[in-house]
Amino acid sequence: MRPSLLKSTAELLRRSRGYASTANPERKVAILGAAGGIGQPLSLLMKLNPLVSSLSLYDIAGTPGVAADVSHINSPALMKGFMGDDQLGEALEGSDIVIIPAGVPRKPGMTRDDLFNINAGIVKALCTAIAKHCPNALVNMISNPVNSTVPIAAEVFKKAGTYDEKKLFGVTTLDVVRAKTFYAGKAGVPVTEVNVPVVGGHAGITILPLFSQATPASNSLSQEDIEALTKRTQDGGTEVVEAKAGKGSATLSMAYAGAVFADACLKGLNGVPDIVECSFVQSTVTELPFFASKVRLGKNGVEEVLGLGELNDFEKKGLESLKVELKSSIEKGIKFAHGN
Ligand SMILES: NC(=O)c1ccc[n+]([C@@H]2O[C@H](COP(=O)([O-])OP(=O)(O)OC[C@H]3O[C@@H](n4cnc5c(N)ncnc54)[C@H](O)[C@@H]3O)[C@@H](O)[C@H]2O)c1
Ligand SMILES: O=C(O)C[C@H](O)C(=O)O
Repeated sequence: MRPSLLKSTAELLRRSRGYASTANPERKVAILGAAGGIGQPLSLLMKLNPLVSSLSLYDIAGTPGVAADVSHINSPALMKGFMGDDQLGEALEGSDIVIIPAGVPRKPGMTRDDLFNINAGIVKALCTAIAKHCPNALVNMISNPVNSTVPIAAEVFKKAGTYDEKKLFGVTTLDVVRAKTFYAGKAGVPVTEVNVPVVGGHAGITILPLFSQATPASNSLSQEDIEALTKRTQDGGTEVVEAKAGKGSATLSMAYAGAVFADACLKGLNGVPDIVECSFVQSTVTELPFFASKVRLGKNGVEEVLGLGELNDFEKKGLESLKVELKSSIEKGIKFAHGN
């Protein structure tokens, strides 16, 4: 093939995948908690994303080093590190997307809710700053417990008068990443071709993978296999926490999942059609005010919250069981936001 033809074919391919180099607007992404276990690899992955033109790394310490390190990579995104309260405003100013992996991770024996006392305050302070400095940004919440930190963020934004339910996301992509990997392994299908919706929330039984809707469908899996896959997906975080034996929770797979979700948000903002990911958002899919399900992403964030589709009896039972815990975690977040 002639070099000129090769070049235009490559450009066409890039465009068809939503990475057109010339047509895309400037996009600023800020990562809060960028020097942490998730923050560092996530910074690396966002620096590699061709849709990012400016990357702002914020943490209470260590960000200048991370920013200097990542800035040497050969990709267009301009990098800057910000450290401490005084620099938070500048870090956020003009952001299109703010990703929040700030806060403490679990140790063996802890639940995600055990992180509430520390992380709720961190998230509240960071969201107060977002409302002030970049009220129109999409906010991708990674900090646990997601089932409570997302409602906290919503209340902070409501109080500031900046809440837009289309722009607040609990990042549950890691549950989908795990469900895909576990399903592909068991069903013997290539993981790159697999899709599995995961609904509900992001803790224990509130994580509900819908393997009846997995594609490609598999008829080799027994009900026992499906129940084991469901349990493994629900306990995926704990599996990593125990394997790390006190050195934290998932960081690398979470950075991957966070980058996948942020990339989907960027494509949505840029007008790429049919971008659908699962996320924990304000919802009317059930009677709960927040719920994770498939969401179509667009130029303003959430374009459409998609329904659950048809559930089998096992999934229906799982859905009913998760509601009590999820409701209480949501209410805990709302109460905290009002009480402090
Ligand atoms: N949503 C998910 O699927 C998912 C997956 C994995 C981990 N997590 C959660 O992500 C969070 C971070 O995990 P980690 O392993 O990166 O932890 P970590 O301790 O390695 O890093 C957290 C970072 O947050 C920073 N930080 C603390 N207070 C801050 C503040 N006020 N402003 C800015 N930065 C602040 C710390 O300095 C640290 O660098 C935890 O709450 C963890 O439970 C969520
Ligand atoms: O399990 C954790 O505490 C971290 C995260 O929520 C995960 O699912 O890996």
